[in-house]
Amino acid sequence: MCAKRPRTPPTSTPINTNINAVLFSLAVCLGILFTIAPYLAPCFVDFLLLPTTTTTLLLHRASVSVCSYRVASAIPFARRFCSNSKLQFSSRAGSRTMASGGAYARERRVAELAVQRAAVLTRAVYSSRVKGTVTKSDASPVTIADFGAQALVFSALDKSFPSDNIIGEEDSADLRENNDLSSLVWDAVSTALSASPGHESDLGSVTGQGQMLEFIDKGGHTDSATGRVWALDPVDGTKGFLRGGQYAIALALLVDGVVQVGVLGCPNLPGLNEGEEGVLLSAIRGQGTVVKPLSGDLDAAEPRKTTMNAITVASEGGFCEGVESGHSAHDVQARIAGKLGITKAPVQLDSQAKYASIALGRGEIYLRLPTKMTYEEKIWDHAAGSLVVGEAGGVVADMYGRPLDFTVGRTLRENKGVIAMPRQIAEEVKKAVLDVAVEHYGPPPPKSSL
Ligand SMILES: Nc1ncnc2c1ncn2[C@@H]1O[C@H](COP(=O)(O)O)[C@@H](O)[C@H]1OP(=O)(O)O
Ligand SMILES: [Mg+2]
Repeated sequence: MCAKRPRTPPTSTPINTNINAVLFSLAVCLGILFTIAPYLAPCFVDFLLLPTTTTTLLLHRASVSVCSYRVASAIPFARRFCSNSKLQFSSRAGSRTMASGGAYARERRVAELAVQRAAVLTRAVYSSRVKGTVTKSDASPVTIADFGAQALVFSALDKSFPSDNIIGEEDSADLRENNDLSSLVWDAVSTALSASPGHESDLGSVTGQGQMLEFIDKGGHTDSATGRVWALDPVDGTKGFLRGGQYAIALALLVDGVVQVGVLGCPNLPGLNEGEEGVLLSAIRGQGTVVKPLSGDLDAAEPRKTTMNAITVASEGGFCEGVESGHSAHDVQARIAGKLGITKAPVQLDSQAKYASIALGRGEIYLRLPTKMTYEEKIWDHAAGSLVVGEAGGVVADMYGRPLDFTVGRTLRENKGVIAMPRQIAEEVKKAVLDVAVEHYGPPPPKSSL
């Protein structure tokens, strides 16, 4: 697993940096002019009239110190001015990329392309008889598709954002012990690379089996709270993938523990047009959620804005839940649905395809109540999906109504359970869930003692 990596250098282009610098200087001058003007008057009086008297000396000193205070306060003024004008400055986490589409446009584009390329691989493995399934130490399955997709996405992150940190679900330990499996993964990676040429300047390539293993191991970062950190689930819902159900490729960028970009590729969800399969959803904080077909030229595809169904009472809606009864408590979810007056049968879907579905308005509520209180949800299972729903007009919280806390490492240990719903019914749903959760699991544990 990789060690902590250096802080991210600015990723903006030199042109943007220069424009920012000029505008910033202008704003500083403006700030100085407006804020010190009233204080210059005493200095003039002082100079013209009685330069030697004690009174004017005091006046003079006061003017000078007020002026220096005002000059200092002109800097934050300029920062605020520029940030209101959507200009970016280096933050604690390194600067955001500005492209024609706004902040994080480059991150979103690279993430979309990387997820699309990974989907070429997962689709090939999905329809192949050989999946190379092995069971991990936590008894969950992993396949050629999980390893291969992780290698492809990490090669893209390494190429485009080499200083960013990465948290990924998989590592290469099983492959290093099993050369046959490793060769199968390499076959899948090299086939996917030949099947999806182009964009090498953004996505890079994987030159051999050794480099593939190195890429797979780039996801061992543990600090989710500091700087720029990508979180990837290369095949979310591996059980669904193996069963022929839904799965998702989920990639998110966290900056100082806040999800800023989320991309979900869902190869098995119905597409946007008749007969099409697969959707690619992406969200940037503050900019909404958009959807494109998962296949085809992403740069040419017109992003379609998507919003959740804005129902005003929960009983008008339906809810979705996972297929696996070991991953969420179907009985508790049914109780909550009953309490909300929901009469529709639950829609069961594997993976973050549930977040995608409700963000597309193909359902309203997502309930994920724990089967055991000791389970800690993983950040790669929720980072991308929660932003995609949040930016489509939804609210995501835990079963006690607390916002998801992505700052505490590779898991969401400060949260229990996950719920998502349209903003309009958030309070109603949160209350019903809280009532049932307290009854069933007990009161919310205090923070940091979970
Ligand atoms: N006991 C559990 N409770 C909640 N989620 C779980 C549990 N065990 C595994 N998972 C995770 O559920 C996710 C799939 O969600 P869903 O059931 O909604 O499709 C997987 O990422 C899986 O993680 P993992 O990949 O580590 O097994
Ligand atoms: Mg997962």
